[in-house]
Amino acid sequence: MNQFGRLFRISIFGESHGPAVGITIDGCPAGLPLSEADFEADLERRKGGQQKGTTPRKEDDIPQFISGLFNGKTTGAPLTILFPNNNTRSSDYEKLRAVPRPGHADMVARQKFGGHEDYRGGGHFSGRLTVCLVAAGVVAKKLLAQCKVEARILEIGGETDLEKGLQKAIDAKDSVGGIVECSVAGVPAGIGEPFFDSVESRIAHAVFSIPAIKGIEFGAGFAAARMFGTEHNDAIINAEGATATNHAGGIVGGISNGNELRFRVVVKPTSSTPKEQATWNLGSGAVEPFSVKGRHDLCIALRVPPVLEAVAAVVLADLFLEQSFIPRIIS
Ligand SMILES: Cc1cc2nc3c(=O)[nH]c(=O)nc-3n(C[C@H](O)[C@H](O)[C@H](O)COP(=O)(O)O)c2cc1C
Ligand SMILES: C=C(O[C@@H]1CC(C(=O)O)=C[C@@H](OP(=O)(O)O)[C@H]1O)C(=O)O
Repeated sequence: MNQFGRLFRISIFGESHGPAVGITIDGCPAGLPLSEADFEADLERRKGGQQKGTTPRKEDDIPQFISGLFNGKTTGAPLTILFPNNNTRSSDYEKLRAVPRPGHADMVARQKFGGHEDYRGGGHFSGRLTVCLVAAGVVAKKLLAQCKVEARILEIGGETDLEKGLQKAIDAKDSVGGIVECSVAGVPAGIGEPFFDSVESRIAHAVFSIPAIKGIEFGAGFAAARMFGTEHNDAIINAEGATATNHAGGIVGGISNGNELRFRVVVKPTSSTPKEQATWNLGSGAVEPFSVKGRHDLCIALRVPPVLEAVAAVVLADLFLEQSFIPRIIS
């Protein structure tokens, strides 16, 4: 459903053009100091409308703390944070109602929810809800004080020169995808479980909740298929298990090995591209050309780094709590 996690359990709600989007974090330890200022940097990094290639829709994204915070500290009760939607332009979506956008969730939402779904701005499927993931990530990062979680864009439109990649989209009046890498330093050895709760499984589960993510690889990833075993193996060089290389991306047998966690994700090109495309028109009952008019990200990857960091932090906070690496009350 719309929940994720065991002990640090998040549940997201809201729609892109509804009154607000929000998140409830259940299981956050009591006594964690938290203020609006803690959220500013990451929320700012995720915001649209600040750099070329991102949606011109600007929202304040000021967190409203509804529950679970008292005298500047978490109480141990569910922490609910709201982000009002103040800059919707739903008229764009009235015209689109008859023409489900290929690559967006319009058609599957209709099939699953029988037309009752809020279709405005992609409704509950919208990337708008990633503001909530970022908020949860801020809380999780505070719990992971020993870790450094960092994500950066490696490629846009197949180019390591990011501006060149974005320009490709602008010139083609189309959208482009990208590759974003996340690393987490400071994760001790021993986190995760051998099979279903491997660190890879838990991270991948959370990562695929980010709209537009289509792939993930850990460490050497797909390149491992083209390496010899002796090339790929990370030679163990001391009694603590330190290794000379990190092709495993910090995870062996589903368990963290003390190295930096490292993974990369594929962000697809935005489905709502300005270029003309064709789709099934539900009104006329025929395939017809159409183009999306609206305020869309030309390249979603530009906005993904803080979201990727957030989901990584949420997963690790959950795993750290399972291992009792984080106390239930912070004094
Ligand atoms: C931060 C962020 C911003 C996004 N902005 C847009 C957008 O402006 N237009 C669009 O069509 N899709 C956008 N998306 C992607 C859609 O929400 C996503 O493609 C859609 O929900 C279908 O899900 P899927 O791509 O995971 O299959 C965005 C995603 C993220 C994470
Ligand atoms: C609002 C945000 O991103 C939105 C994500 C999105 C989508 O289809 O995912 C489509 C656009 O929404 P709208 O058409 O309503 O302007 C983006 O602006 C945000 O990230 O805060």
